[in-house]
Amino acid sequence: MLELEARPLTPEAFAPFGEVIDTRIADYFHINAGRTRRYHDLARVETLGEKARALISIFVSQPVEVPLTLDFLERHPQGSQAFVPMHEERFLVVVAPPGERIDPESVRAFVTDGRQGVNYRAGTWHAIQSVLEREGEFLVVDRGGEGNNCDEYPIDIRVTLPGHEAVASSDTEFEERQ
Ligand SMILES: NC(=O)N[C@@H](O)C(=O)O
Ligand code: NI
Repeated sequence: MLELEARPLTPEAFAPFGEVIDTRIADYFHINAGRTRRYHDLARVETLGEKARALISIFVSQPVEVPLTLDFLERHPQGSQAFVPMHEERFLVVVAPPGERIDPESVRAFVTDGRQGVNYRAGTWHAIQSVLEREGEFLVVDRGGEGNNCDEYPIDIRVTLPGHEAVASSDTEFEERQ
């Protein structure tokens, strides 16, 4: 079992896996007569293969328990996949670099702060959507089209939060204890 403590997500640490989507670290320009700031081109949408097209979807996810135990990571070889929280939901991000095999030493776990989204570049191994604390609603941009776009890789991983062991109680509220 690979044991990981999630680290706060940063663009630098996430760079091998894709982009962090966050207006606080992005440039913008004004449009609409100055009424709107356009945070432009924050992440690279990849749609590869036959009849490929970009999809916009919304995921409504139930919260995961922490420690989070995983028995696989997945990848989308034909496209990127972005998750943007719609109500400042925090979520766990577990990733490994693209490749045919996963080196356990290369797996990284992060926790977002509610203002961050992520875009997994095509082929990046990742855990499925893992929202914390409450039901989460995410805008998702990924690839539709022909052919397989989801591979799974068996690997056992246990992820904890920094310095806390949080457990789900019966009503899915989380108590954090030292
Ligand atoms: N299967 C699906 O659409 N979602 C996963 O790819 C995920 O990363 O949550
Ligand atoms: Ni995915």
